[in-house]
Amino acid sequence: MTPQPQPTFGQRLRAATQEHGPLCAGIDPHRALVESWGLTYDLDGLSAFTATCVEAFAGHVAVVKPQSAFFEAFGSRGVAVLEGAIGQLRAAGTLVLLDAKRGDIGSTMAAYAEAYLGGSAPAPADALTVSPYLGFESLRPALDTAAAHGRGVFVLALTSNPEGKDVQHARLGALSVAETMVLGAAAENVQARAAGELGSTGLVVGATVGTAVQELGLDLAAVGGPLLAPGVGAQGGTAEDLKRVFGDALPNVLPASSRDVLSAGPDVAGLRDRARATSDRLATLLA
Ligand SMILES: O=c1ccn([C@@H]2O[C@H](COP(=O)(O)O)[C@@H](O)[C@H]2O)c(=O)[nH]1
Repeated sequence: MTPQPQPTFGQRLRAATQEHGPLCAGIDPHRALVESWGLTYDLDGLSAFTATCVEAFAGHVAVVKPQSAFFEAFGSRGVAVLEGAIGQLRAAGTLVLLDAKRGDIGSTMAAYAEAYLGGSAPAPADALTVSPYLGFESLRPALDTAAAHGRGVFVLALTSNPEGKDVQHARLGALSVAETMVLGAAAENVQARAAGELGSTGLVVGATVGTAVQELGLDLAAVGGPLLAPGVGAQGGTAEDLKRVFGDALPNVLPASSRDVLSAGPDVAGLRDRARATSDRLATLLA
């Protein structure tokens, strides 16, 4: 029997959002959130918080995005909690996008690529956020390793924080830094686009960036990959903002929300209901 090619991340993401709606639910165990759930801000509290999120989201949302920083804050035992959650979510068929924003010179980037996206990664996620500020091509090991293993990367392009524009709006000759990322991601997705599929190289464009996409003349629809839109909820971004920011690229948008959804815990059913309601509301408005 001829072996079937493994599905790409873009294909798996498209299928997941068609089944569960567009929401990417974040797991960000902020101290204030953990304590508001009646837990102690220590390893036990981190474990309980994460277990509740996994129970609420696994099999119920398209994508879960754990924020690595909150687990790294507890050292190797915190990272073990993160690895356990990644394994449980993926075993339930839920896509995991690890938000670790890795980026370094090529040879070190190769080590990051192996650590998070490679065949022998200890707890490989389905996709990883990466930082391109050492140059788009410095990401090559991550782009190639992800592609080889049916995984994805999300490249920071226009981040949701107000300071991001100092770097991202700057021009390199005729191009803004953000446009360099748009063109770089689009080039990675050429084959998928030709096949009429979603590519596996995505961008991060915050829901809070206002009119930046239009001012910089970015053609986000041409990226042909998923567009992670953090900033929905706690940072003030709304579904209406998504419409304004993304225009005709809306079908590829993956809106991300962490604190706004997590504030519905610690009850598993309450948390799941908030995630579902958020996803349903976004699906209606993005349609
Ligand atoms: O531009 C960016 C890139 C990543 N993030 C991350 O998303 C979540 C947002 O959490 P909320 O609680 O929904 O504000 C967090 O992990 C950020 O590191 C972002 O906000 N903006």
